[in-house]
Amino acid sequence: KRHKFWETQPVGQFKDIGDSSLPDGPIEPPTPLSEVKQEPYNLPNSYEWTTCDMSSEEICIEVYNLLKNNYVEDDENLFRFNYSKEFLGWALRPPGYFTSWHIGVRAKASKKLVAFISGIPARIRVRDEVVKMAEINFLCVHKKLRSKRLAPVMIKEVTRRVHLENIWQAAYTAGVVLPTPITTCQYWHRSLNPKKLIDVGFSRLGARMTMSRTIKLYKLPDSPVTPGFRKMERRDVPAVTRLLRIYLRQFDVAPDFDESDVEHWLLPKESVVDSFLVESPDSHVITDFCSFYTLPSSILGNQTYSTLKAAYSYYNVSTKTPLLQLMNDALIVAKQKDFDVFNALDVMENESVLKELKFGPGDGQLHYYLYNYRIRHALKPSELGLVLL
Ligand SMILES: COc1cccc(CC(=N)NC(=O)c2cccnc2OC2CCNCC2)c1
Repeated sequence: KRHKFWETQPVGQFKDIGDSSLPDGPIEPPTPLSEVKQEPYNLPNSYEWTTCDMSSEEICIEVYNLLKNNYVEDDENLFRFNYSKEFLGWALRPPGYFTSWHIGVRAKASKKLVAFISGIPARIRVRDEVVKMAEINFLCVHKKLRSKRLAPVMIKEVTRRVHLENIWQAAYTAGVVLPTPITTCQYWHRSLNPKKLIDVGFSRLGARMTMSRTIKLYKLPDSPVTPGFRKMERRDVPAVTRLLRIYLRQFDVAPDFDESDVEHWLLPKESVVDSFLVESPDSHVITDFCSFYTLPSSILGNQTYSTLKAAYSYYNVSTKTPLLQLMNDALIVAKQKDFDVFNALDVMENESVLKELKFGPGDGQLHYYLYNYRIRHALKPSELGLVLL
């Protein structure tokens, strides 16, 4: 398949697969900052760049509405991600963020926001190297402007602005195959509200299954079963950071979280991210951790329901409580919080518990990519310890 744009970029090329003369690591060396293009790339005439200050409620609403109406849909175009404003403000402003990496495109005449792309700084370990990267996300072009080749120029512009901050690598995911995935994950879903999921066409009634039998199949206890299972609090940040850093060491690619990262990414935030831990009742040692983020989807064209309330598995660590029981408690609290479905990728150790927790395989795949960093041998999903929003 021709990838006109990606064949010009420093990414693993399909033609290089298996060429073990190429070393792992950066594909191109950094450019001296004085040689980085100082001015923005050219857009088609009637469009202009805009930097989106996500601390402005008004700008947040513009980005929210662009994504709500034009961002990723499932393969059958039944659902579209509907990230909340609060979620976007959180996702785009972690410690050390750059407003200049929150890039919009406006129509000059109407000043309407018609496209967006974002980057945030992240320290990602690849095997035994911690690399400063940009995590690229929320690339969105208005439905009416598709195939105007806006995406390549937006990707070049965010790359240019990342280079200006002396960062030369990036990480991103996509539902489509591009040169060249470092791994390809399956996604899985666990029904929490099976009746609604069937009514909206997310799930189908199993063969030889009645609705009441299906509701019973997915029923969960009213509260978590693990003694000492509780919501994470700010005072837990040091202990959770230690637990998570040790746990993530086993994966080939994983975030290098410090306490300020954990405080931002994992402290519970209403309708954005939920996190829980297990504190041993007698020793008060924190032995386990689980978390999920809130990403609703708009239900396109259903008379009864407009929104699918979905939880997405985030980071989980089990050192004492079996992962199966820990994740089941996560399902229980997600059901308590009225989520309709709990989604997970087969990354980290998830694959080992998904089937037993009654997850069903989704109908798509999520591919992970690194920019300007070669990993000759693709990873298995179980070797990946990175979850992007
Ligand atoms: C249910 O509503 C949907 C609305 C749009 C797309 C999809 C299918 C899909 N593409 N799902 C995922 O990418 C996915 C499935 C399980 C876990 N994380 C996921 O994606 C995350 C991570 C990448 N950025 C989007 C959210 C589903």
